[in-house]
Amino acid sequence: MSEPAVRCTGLRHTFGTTVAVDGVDLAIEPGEVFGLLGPNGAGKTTTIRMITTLLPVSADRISVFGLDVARRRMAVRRLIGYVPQQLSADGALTGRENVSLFARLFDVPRGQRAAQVREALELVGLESEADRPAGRYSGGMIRRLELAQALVSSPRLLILDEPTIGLDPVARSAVWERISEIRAKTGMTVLVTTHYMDEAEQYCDRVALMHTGRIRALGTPADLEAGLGPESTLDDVFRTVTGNALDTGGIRDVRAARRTARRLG
Ligand SMILES: Nc1ncnc2c1ncn2[C@@H]1O[C@H](COP(=O)(O)OP(=O)(O)OP(=O)(O)O)[C@@H](O)[C@H]1O
Repeated sequence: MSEPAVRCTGLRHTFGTTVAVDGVDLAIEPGEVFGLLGPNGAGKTTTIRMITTLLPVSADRISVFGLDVARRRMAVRRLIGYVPQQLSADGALTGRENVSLFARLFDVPRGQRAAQVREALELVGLESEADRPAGRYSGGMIRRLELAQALVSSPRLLILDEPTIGLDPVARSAVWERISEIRAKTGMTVLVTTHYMDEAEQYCDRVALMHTGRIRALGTPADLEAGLGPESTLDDVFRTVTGNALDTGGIRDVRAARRTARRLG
């Protein structure tokens, strides 16, 4: 059998006395769209920051396509494309220049750069807007530009932290449709965090429901819902396994969404 794209074993992380991640075990199969779901503060970002090598991790806790993240940091980084929650596009540069910058950062060979930049812009549907300054893009277009930045090095694993936060419903579905198309065209594995259960239900092959640093349920949305009973939604599953925890994200959710919305203009 092939190695999982990501395997976490007894993963844990503390910030002072706060236990952010508290014994996470999971395996993500190559080629799947895997959703890490939970309210603000559940531990999702901390988990992916460890997978992406941005936070320290002990040996034998995380592997990416069989490589141990603690021992093979640089090799793991070359396999990953990462779109963080904080926006990273430069409004003064055109879309194409923004993606070219990432191609240089990720050492895409000079002779292949122009073609890979064009291909990444095509994958996210921005080829006709590529030579306009990113500062004039809508919020949804900025998100798609950031996807192109992460795709330009042809990663095997694409990691997206709350890719649709702060976007309107039309822009949210446009971002998700691009993610589905990219997976279909490239066979890439996608790990995505979100607290929008309806989006995960529609677009993820499997989901892990996370709360207070732990995974409380894991499976396909359909299996998790069927386990609870007819007409159940992922929201219902989440409320059942956590005891109404979705409400705890409240004010921080709203603040985070507003902050992002302001940045997106
Ligand atoms: N740099 C930090 N210093 C101290 N505590 C932190 C830090 N980053 C996260 N935490 C705490 O760790 C816990 C998990 O946070 P984390 O950001 O991983 O959650 P999350 O599910 O990604 O939520 P969000 O969507 O708000 O980022 C929270 O209690 C949070 O306050």
